[in-house]
Amino acid sequence: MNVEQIMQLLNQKTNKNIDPHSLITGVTDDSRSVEEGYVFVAVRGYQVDGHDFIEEAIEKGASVVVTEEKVEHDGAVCLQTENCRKALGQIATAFYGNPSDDKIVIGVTGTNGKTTTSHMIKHLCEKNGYSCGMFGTIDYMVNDKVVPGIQTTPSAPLLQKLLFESKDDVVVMEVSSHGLAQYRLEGVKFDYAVFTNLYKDHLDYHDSMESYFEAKSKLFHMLKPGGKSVINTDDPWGEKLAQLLEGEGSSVCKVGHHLENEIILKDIDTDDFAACIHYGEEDRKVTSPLKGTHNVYNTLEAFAVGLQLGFSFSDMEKAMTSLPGIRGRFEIFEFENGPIVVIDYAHTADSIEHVLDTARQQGAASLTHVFGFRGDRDVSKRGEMIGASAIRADDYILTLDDLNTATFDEMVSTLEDLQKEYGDSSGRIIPDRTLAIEEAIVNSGAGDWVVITGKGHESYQQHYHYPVNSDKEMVEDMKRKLKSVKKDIMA
Ligand SMILES: CC(=O)N[C@H]1[C@@H](OP(=O)(O)OP(=O)(O)OC[C@H]2O[C@@H](n3ccc(=O)[nH]c3=O)[C@H](O)[C@@H]2O)O[C@H](CO)[C@@H](O)[C@@H]1O[C@H](C)C(=O)N[C@@H](C)C(=O)N[C@H](CCC(=O)O)C(=O)O
Ligand SMILES: Nc1ncnc2c1ncn2[C@@H]1O[C@H](COP(=O)(O)OP(=O)(O)OP(=O)(O)O)[C@@H](O)[C@H]1O
Repeated sequence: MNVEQIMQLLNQKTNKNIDPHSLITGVTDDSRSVEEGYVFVAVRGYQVDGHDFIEEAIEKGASVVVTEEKVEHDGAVCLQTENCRKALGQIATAFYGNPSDDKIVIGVTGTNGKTTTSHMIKHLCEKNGYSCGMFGTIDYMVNDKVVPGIQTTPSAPLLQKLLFESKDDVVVMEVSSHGLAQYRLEGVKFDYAVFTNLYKDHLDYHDSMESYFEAKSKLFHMLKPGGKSVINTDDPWGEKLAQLLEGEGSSVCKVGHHLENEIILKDIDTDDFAACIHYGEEDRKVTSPLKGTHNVYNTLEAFAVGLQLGFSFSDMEKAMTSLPGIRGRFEIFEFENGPIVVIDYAHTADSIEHVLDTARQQGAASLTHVFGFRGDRDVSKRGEMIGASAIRADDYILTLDDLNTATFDEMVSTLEDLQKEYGDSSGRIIPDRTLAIEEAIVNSGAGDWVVITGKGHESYQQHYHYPVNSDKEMVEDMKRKLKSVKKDIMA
């Protein structure tokens, strides 16, 4: 790519005496990663303004800077545009040669279920002979290798680079509302776009559910010609989205109870989490490889994508039986003569409801729930999360999650206030997460369940009483300890 092509892309001219054919070597919005010959795009952020780093970027060798305000500099070609985040996506897409054109690209969006559904789609693709990359919350997988990432949806330059490097037949990506709102997906064209559900979350970022919905719905307007949406119409926002898209003449595969749907969900058997569905001319049974009615929906949407790709029901049913568990998604640990412990990534009221209901459906005699809230993150959902827990669990322990910029004392006092306002007598506060988990497990016996939510697969951000790095390490440590105590008693 050369300077002239960038100017054409942004519809810009320059009077400067430059060589329009001089080659661009990279594109970034971060002055710290600029190298000789790069395009630096100045993004106005929530913390700082990228325009303040133009000088630094040029010193490091940027040959083009793209800005939202008029900038003159002898050291680089300065191009002005209306929206730098959008321009960043456009330039990155062109720099890497529109890589989404060369493969089957599947985007999965919604408040909950993106990671789970994406893993299921990847598994179905692989069992049907396709290689499949995946970008999401847990990690990015490209050509069967793990690439570390910090965001569910990578920045536009990284996303386009990963697509370019991927030799996979299919790439399935989780699409976050932040990613859509910030144009990280600008230039990506999707073959299939999947909608799971929309619940109260991220309202610290989006002003209202309507604007959260609008951000999510952008994905369904980024389809390739002939592309198709897969939508859960049992979710009211999903139903609204399907109506909107059909009104625009877009092709939609609807999944849910409505009788006109392509995949009609007739019933869910909560003993084995199997859906009785009607598809084509036939009734069929689709069993979720993961527990929970929410996972039945994830399974059905993954099947719906598989059907669009031409996979047969019987192949998919067989494939699902070998789905490996997904880290931190209803991950089960059984204690010998002790409780069943579940680690789950639930961090909204609805997902807490689903996870606790699933534990009950599995026959939990007594149910203890351990959870907390992230510092700085959406505070509007916290009361409902406590309410959901108080109704369903026999007892709940409020504890710390990531503090982010909140202090320990601030978060403890927040927990106290929340408990007073929304909690009941079955709840208490144990700030140290490892001590809270220990307390829940030692006070539970055979047949009881302990559900720990919020962190899922993630590592701890701060240190706790026990020197472990995650809920999983803590639970496994407890398993070892309780086993050795039992051995000592028996000796
Ligand atoms: C809240 C949010 O979305 N923040 C994103 C936003 O950050 P920001 O606006 O605060 O950026 P900033 O720090 O002010 O910097 C502004 C610009 O100056 C540049 N800069 C900054 C410093 C410097 O020395 N030089 C320089 O050039 C930065 O590279 C940036 O382009 O723009 C940045 C650059 O595009 C993103 O990296 C950053 O994502 C941060 C890491 C993040 O954590 N985002 C989360 C909330 C997020 O996106 N989460 C969703 C998943 C949500 C979910 O479903 O759970 C995700 O897709 O991961
Ligand atoms: N279809 C669903 N409906 C409601 N809750 C769900 C659904 N699928 C999963 N969950 C709950 O949400 C949690 C997160 O699931 P998953 O990671 O698949 O979603 P996600 O959309 O990727 O979440 P995030 O955006 O936070 O990474 C699960 O651990 C489970 O508690």
